Amino acid sequence: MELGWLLWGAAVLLLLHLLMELSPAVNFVLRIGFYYVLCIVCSGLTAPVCLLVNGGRTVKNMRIIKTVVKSFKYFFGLRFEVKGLENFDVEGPAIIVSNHQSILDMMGLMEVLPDGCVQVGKKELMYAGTVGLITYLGGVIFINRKSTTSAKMVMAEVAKTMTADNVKVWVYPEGTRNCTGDLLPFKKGAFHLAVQAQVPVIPVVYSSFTTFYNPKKNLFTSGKIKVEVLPPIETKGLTSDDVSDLTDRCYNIMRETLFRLSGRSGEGKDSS
Ligand SMILES: CCCCCCCC/C=C\CCCCCCCC(=O)SCCNC(=O)CCNC(=O)[C@H](O)C(C)(C)COP(=O)(O)OP(=O)(O)OC[C@H]1O[C@@H](n2cnc3c(N)ncnc32)[C@H](O)[C@@H]1OP(=O)(O)O
Ligand SMILES: CCCCCCCCCCCCCCCC(=O)OC[C@@H](O)COP(=O)(O)O
Repeated sequence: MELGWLLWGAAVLLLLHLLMELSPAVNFVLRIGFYYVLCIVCSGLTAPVCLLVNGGRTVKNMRIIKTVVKSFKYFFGLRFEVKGLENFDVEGPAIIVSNHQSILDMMGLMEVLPDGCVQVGKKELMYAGTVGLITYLGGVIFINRKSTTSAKMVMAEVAKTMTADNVKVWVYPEGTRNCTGDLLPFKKGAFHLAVQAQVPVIPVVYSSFTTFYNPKKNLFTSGKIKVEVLPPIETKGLTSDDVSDLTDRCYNIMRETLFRLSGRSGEGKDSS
C-alpha cells in the first residue's frame, strides 16, 4: 500500500518535471503558482503565531514574518547580494523608498527590512485571504490609490504618528509594479511624508529582474539580485515647496544605481 503511494508520487513528480522541461509556460505557471501557495499557506500558519506572541496588529510581528519569508528564496534559487545596510542606522524614524518590480519583491523586502518598519500598500491586499490577514497583523498601512484625497489623509496621519511611535515607513514611490528594467516616474506621497515628519529618506535599489524573471516571456529561473541601501537624504528645514526637487533628486540617484547594479551603466545620465 505505502509503496504504491510512493510510486504514484514519483510518477506525478516525474510528469510535472517533464512538462516543465517541455513547456516554458507550464514551468512559469507552476513556479509562480507555488509562490502563491507558499505565501497563502505560510501566512495561515504564521498568523496564529503572531497573535499568540504579540497579541494583535503591531510592527513587532514583522520580525516573525521576516524570519519565515527569508527562507522562500531557497525554493526558487534566488540569491541576494546586499550592500550598505549600515545606512539604515539613522537615529529615529525615516522613509525608505525602493523600486517595485514584481510580487517577488516581498522576498527582497524581507531580506533587508530593518526592525520597526511598516510598509505602505494598496488596500486591495487586505482582502487577499490569509495574506491579507498577515499584512494587517504586520502593521501595513493601507491606502486607496483611487482616491488621492483619502491616501493623502492616511499619509498625513502617518507623518504625525511616526515620530511618536518611532517607526520607519517603506514606500514604493512608483506606486505600482514595473518589471521593465527602468523606473516609472515617482509619485510624491513618500516625499511629502518625509518633509512633513522632517525625517530622512533612505533609497534602496534592487537590480533589474529582467534576466531571470519576465511574465510576458514566461521566464522565471534562478538568479542573483543585487541590493544597495543608499546613504540617507536629510529633509530637515525643507518645506512642501521643496518636495518636487527632493523627488527628482531621489529619482535620479536611484535610476543611476539601478542601471549600475543591472550592468547598464551610462544610461542613467539622460534622465531629467
Ligand atoms: C509569513 C508569510 C507571509 C507571506 C505573505 C507576504 C506578506 C508580507 C507582509 C508584508 C509585506 C507587505 C508588502 C506590501 C507591499 C505593497 C506594495 C504596494 O501595494 S505598492 C502600491 C501602493 N503604494 C503606493 O501607491 C505608494 C506610493 N504612492 C504615493 O505615495 C502617491 O503619491 C499617493 C498614493 C499618496 C497619491 O497618488 P497620486 O496618484 O494621486 O499621485 P501624486 O502625483 O503623488 O499626487 C497628486 C498630487 O497630490 C500631491 N500630494 C501627494 N501626497 C501629498 C501629501 N501627503 N500632502 C500634500 N500633497 C500631496 C502631489 O504633490 C501632487 O500634486 P502636484 O502634482 O505636485 O501639484
Ligand atoms: C481570497 C483570495 C486569495 C488570494 C490570495 C492572493 C495571494 C497573493 C500572494 C502574493 C503575496 C505577495 C505580496 C506582495 C504585495 C505586492 O507586491 O503587491 C503588488 C502591489 O504592490 C502593486 O500593485 P499593482 O498595481 O497591482 O502592481
